[in-house]
Amino acid sequence: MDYKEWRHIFKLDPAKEIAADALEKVCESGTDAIIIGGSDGVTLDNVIDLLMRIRRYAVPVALEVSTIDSITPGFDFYFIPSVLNSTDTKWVKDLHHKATKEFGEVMNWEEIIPEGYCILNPDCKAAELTHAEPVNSIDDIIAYAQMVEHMFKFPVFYMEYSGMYGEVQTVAKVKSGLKQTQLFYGGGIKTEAQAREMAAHADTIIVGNQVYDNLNEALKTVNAVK
Ligand SMILES: CC(C)=CCC/C(C)=C/CC/C(C)=C/CC/C(C)=C/CC/C(C)=C/CC/C(C)=C/CC/C(C)=C/COP(=O)(O)OP(=O)(O)O
Ligand SMILES: O=P(O)(O)OC[C@@H](O)CO
Ligand SMILES: [Mg+2]
Repeated sequence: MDYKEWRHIFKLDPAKEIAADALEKVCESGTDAIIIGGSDGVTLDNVIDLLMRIRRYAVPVALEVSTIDSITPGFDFYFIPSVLNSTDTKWVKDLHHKATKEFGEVMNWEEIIPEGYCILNPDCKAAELTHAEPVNSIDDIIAYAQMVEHMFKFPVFYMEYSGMYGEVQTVAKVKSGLKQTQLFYGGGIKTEAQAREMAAHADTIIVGNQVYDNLNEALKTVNAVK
């Protein structure tokens, strides 16, 4: 149940439809966990609806918080992105301050996992939403990862290539500089071979869109960490 042991995660978008039989296959795929998250169209209703459907299965489920209004009890963990290459402090710490003020009394800090996010696909929706500035060199990414580990001391550094398959050598270099902080890799994984390639370096891989684009191929990505 400890997220530190998770090697493979499916990220489900509450704004997208998923049929009951497809959801069953995802939940019983052998993945370590499911994250509910997305960058637009996330509402309290669609988050609760998906959470309730997933809770019929034994798989752990976490919320990756993207709006304050969609925070609800009932998850095993809450992943809280802080977008380090955002040029707007709203996405780095302001919403976090507002949410902590609002939920402070009921927050169980053991369940709240800060993620140092580095958005590496400049064309993805999350980059547009958070006004992320392009990160042009490996040294810049490594510097963010080192800040997360040694200055912010967040437990997770997330290389977010959402929608685009990233640079495996870059992931390897970032990983080689991390000791405590867990490296999440997400973006563009469509095949078992790609999942295996990234899982050889990242501590945890996240598969999102392929669940909706080609479920059978998505399910095979679980084999990469077995
Ligand atoms: C009992 C109870 C209710 C307890 C709750 C305790 C709790 C969780 C309190 C909240 C604590 C807190 C500090 C919350 C932070 C609030 C917040 C809104 C922070 C901002 C987070 C943030 C930076 C969001 C930006 C968007 C982002 C980076 C989303 C990540 C997901 C992502 C990239 C998905 C991929 O996008 P997708 O939509 O799939 O894109 P495509 O369609 O192109 O595929
Ligand atoms: O949807 P994909 O491209 O698989 O990316 C997964 C995840 O990192 C998105 O937040
Ligand atoms: Mg998506």
